[in-house]
Amino acid sequence: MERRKLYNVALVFLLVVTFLAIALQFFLLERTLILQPDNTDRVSVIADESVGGDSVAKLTTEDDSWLLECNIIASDYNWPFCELSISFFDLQQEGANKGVDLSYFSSVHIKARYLNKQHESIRFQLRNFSSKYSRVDSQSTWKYVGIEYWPGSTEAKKIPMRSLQVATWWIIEQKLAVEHTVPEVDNVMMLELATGNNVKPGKYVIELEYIKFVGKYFSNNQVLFFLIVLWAGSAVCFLLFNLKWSRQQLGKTKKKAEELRQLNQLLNVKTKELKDKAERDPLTGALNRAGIKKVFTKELEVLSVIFIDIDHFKSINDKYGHGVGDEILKNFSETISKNCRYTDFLARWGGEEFLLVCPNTSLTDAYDLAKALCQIIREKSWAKGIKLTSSFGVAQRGDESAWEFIERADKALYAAKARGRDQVVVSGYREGKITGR
Ligand SMILES: Nc1nc2c(ncn2[C@@H]2O[C@H](COP(=O)(O)OP(=O)(O)OP(=O)(O)O)[C@@H](O)[C@H]2O)c(=O)[nH]1
Repeated sequence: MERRKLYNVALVFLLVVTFLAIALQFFLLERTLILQPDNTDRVSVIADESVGGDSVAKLTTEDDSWLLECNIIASDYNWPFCELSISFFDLQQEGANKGVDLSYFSSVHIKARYLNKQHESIRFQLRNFSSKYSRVDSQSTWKYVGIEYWPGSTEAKKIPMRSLQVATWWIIEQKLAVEHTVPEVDNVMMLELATGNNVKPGKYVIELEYIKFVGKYFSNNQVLFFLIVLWAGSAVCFLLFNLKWSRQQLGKTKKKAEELRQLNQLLNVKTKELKDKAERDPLTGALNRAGIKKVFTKELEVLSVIFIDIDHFKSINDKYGHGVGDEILKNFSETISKNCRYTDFLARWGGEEFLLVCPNTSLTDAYDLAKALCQIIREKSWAKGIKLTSSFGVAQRGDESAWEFIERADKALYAAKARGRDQVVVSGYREGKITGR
């Protein structure tokens, strides 16, 4: 799939998941825990007689409700009460300190009322166990988290879980460390519904239909955490994917750059070859006229040239054929090149005529070089044992054009031919006048 399309699909997917998660969190995914006679067994009743008082209580079940009948009797015990309690723990089982986690619930709905009284309060409390401050064998160490409320109408009372408080008397009694005084309901061992704190002596009947805890499957923080992880994880995936893609692109670019570099190199070679072809004589490899031209454009204070022409070359061609003639021309060019300086330039001027251009060379030095070359050519044994001689015309550039200068050297060469060949003739030049040698 195309990269941009993939990003768009991923973005749409993330947005859909986000909206779905938020919608589910706020409008669906509610969970409840209902405690009522037909689904709750471990219900018991106690009164203050268990702690030295005289009050008595009785529990019956009628028309799907619990009826707590209570006779509060004044005694030496200061806090008389009757209480219905539902246990969530089982002391016989392993892990007797395991209750229920009610921290997921945001509210509790209690449908309870006094049948024979109007303005009496009810205490609702959860007993949370924590190994930090509780002991299994002492229920008085189980944290009291609750609220006292007035049932009022016959409707169920909705109590937000966050309004439950830890009983102050219990904190004082337990000498609880400050860090443990916050309400906790993550391990509730017991739930209690009892008469109010200031209940007066008399008979009370409390009808309890149900206690319903309502909450979300996931807390808002959990959903937020999930969304953060989802987006952050996607961002990391996106970055990694992008990094991999960039590396691939870089690899491709490098490969292309290398191909271009090689192509460029090839083109340079070809260009050089073409330039060489344009500027060099194909038979001897010496420069041609076009090739030697640029040497004359350089600003040189001292410049000399030597015209060289093989003597009676026609007769070699006639006698041995053009193939041998060509071979001798090649060999002749090589011999001149080998015996001059590497800074000198050799050009084939035409036929069997060569021009040796010597930068920074005085007329005397050029003359000496021409003499030496003349001797080398004469003494060398050429193909088929042929003996060669050659004629030289030497000139040093004066205040004149390149053409005039070359022509002077050419004339000197013809003078050498005219004087009997196999010799060097220098073209003298003084203040615009040509002087022979
Ligand atoms: N084999 C061969 N011969 C060439 C080439 N270019 C020119 N020649 C021959 O060189 C000869 C030059 O002859 P001429 O100009 O009469 O000069 P020459 O015989 O050397 O006599 P002088 O220069 O007067 O000593 C001609 O026969 C040309 O055909 C070449 O590339 N290959």
